[in-house]
Amino acid sequence: MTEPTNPEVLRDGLFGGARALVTGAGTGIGRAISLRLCALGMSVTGVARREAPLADTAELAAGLPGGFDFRTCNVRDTDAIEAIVAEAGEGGLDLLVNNAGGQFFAPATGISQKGWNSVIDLNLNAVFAVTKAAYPYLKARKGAVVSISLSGVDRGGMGLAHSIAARAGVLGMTRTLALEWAKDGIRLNCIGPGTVVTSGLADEAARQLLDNLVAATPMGEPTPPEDVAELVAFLASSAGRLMTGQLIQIDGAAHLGAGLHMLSA
Ligand SMILES: CCCCC/C=C/C(=O)SCCNC(=O)CCNC(=O)[C@H](O)C(C)(C)COP(=O)(O)OP(=O)(O)OC[C@H]1O[C@@H](n2cnc3c(N)ncnc32)[C@H](O)[C@@H]1OP(=O)(O)O
Ligand SMILES: NC(=O)C1=CN([C@@H]2O[C@H](COP(=O)(O)OP(=O)(O)OC[C@H]3O[C@@H](n4cnc5c(N)ncnc54)[C@H](OP(=O)(O)O)[C@@H]3O)[C@@H](O)[C@H]2O)C=CC1
Repeated sequence: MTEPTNPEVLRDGLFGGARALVTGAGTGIGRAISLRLCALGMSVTGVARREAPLADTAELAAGLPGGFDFRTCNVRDTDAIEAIVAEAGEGGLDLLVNNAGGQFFAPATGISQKGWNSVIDLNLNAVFAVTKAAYPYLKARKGAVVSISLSGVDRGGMGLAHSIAARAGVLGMTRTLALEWAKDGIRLNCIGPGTVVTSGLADEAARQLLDNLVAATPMGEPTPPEDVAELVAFLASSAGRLMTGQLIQIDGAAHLGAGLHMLSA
């Protein structure tokens, strides 16, 4: 198969009447997830720090069967994000997508304590705060949580000690809450994308690193954000009703091969 294929396989109207909260919905993967959920009929509340990208997502969502509204917030501000989760949750919550995240590439010896704490706060502590705040609302609707992680989270990654530690923490949290909240009908899973070409990555990584990441992927191609979005929707759907506590890597076998984990910036 040489041509890119359309990953959209789920049926129109799948999520009519359902509601989601997506963090990091202003750009990249979070925007793709939000737009796909809206296309499938979900009402989505998006969160990010900057208003302009969120407004662009809202414009792109206009006319889709679901709806997109947004709140600006730093997910590291626990009080603020808990208030937003409560506000969104009062209207009903079927799906939480923990997508906001990121890091800088540096060897462990180049990561200051403040830098470590920043990445742990963003990629682990905020995810716990949001997920815990969402619990009563998810319980009321037997909802689902999908947390966006990294390919190779279970094997390490050069220059990513802080981020891998945080995402491994989220994976452990996901597996534990999958057990604790199974009785409530809440399912939690992680998705590990490979290299996704987004503005976030382009800003951060040298072009050479991006090329190297793709070249180190056994299937030889990056992961389109739309593929991640379809997987999120699948996991939220009744087709995923017995899937919980899992890490699903959508990375062209990057996690199996010589791998992204050996590359440094
Ligand atoms: C293995 C699969 C492939 C992986 C591909 C992954 C791709 C992506 O995830 S793309 C995601 C999209 N975007 C990003 O990752 C960028 C997001 N990054 C950030 O938002 C920030 O870097 C941050 C949240 C991680 C830190 O933000 P903040 O707390 O505002 O940072 P400060 O500027 O206040 O700095 C705090 C602390 O961190 C040190 N630091 C920052 N950058 C670096 C760096 N490049 N190298 C070393 N240290 C860095 C900074 O110096 C501060 O520490 P002190 O110097 O001790 O004060
Ligand atoms: N791109 C890639 O190759 C891969 C990415 N990932 C992960 O996928 C997720 C999305 O990445 P990607 O789409 O590439 O990144 P982008 O940088 O394109 O998007 C990140 C989104 O999160 C928001 N965000 C970042 N920090 C915060 C914060 N503190 N509070 C609230 N919102 C925040 C950003 O908006 P704003 O700046 O306005 O706050 C933006 O909407 C991240 O967790 C990333 O690490 C995983 C594997 C590979």
